[in-house]
Amino acid sequence: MADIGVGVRATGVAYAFGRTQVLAGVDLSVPYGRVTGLVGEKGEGKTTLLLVLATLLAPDTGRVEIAGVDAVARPAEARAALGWLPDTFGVHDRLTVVEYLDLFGAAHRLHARDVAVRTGELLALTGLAGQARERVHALPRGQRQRLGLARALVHRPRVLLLDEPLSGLDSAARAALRDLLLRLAAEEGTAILLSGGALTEMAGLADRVVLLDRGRAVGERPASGPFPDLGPREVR
Ligand SMILES: Nc1ncnc2c1ncn2[C@@H]1O[C@H](COP(=O)(O)OP(=O)(O)OP(=O)(O)O)[C@@H](O)[C@H]1O
Repeated sequence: MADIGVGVRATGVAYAFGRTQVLAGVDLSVPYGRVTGLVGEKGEGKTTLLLVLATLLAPDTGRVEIAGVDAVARPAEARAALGWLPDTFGVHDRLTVVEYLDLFGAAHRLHARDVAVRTGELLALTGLAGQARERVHALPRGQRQRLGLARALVHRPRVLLLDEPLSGLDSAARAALRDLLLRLAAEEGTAILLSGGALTEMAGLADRVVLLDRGRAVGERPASGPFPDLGPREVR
């Protein structure tokens, strides 16, 4: 049965690239109004899991629900409810920030008059109003990440999936992005899942942290406590 209490519910998700079994039965839930962190060593499959949740890879087995929609059976419907920020994304060099967001508004089939309104809202939300006429390729990385986030939010998704959004940012840019994500969760009730290589990235941001280890999600816990079931294993 569809679960409408959580934005994302993955059950028994498995995925292999050829003979490499990357995900081996992942169970995970991402509640609304909360920031959930996904951590794990390099190559543990964080990106692969996010791609499956974002409907960009179909799992070999298992179930994914996005906002109560069976994302494997009805990916287009699931996509309408989710925003996705990949670890790297192309920008259209010659566009300005405002043109870039207008383009994605149109791509999401917003009505022409709503595109400008939504772009204005997103510029205000992400603190990019001052950069509206700047060319996208010239933005520093922190502003570019906020633009990527604005793009992911164009259609007001209830679920937000972000792949290592904090990596490569300086501390001021990290703080700005953290604040933005916390506000989205608290004020809009968005279910947010973000990956990061290090547990320390999640401090002060994620309410809950899920560790991906050997193809499974283990040790789901509040961000401030230890992973009790891991024994002596070190988590960065
Ligand atoms: N297209 C692909 N073809 C074959 N193997 C792949 C492919 N993409 C990823 N892999 C392998 O799958 C495993 C998981 O990769 P993934 O990128 O999901 O890990 P990750 O936890 O996100 O790592 P990182 O922290 O480096 O981003 C790795 O062993 C990787 O080499």
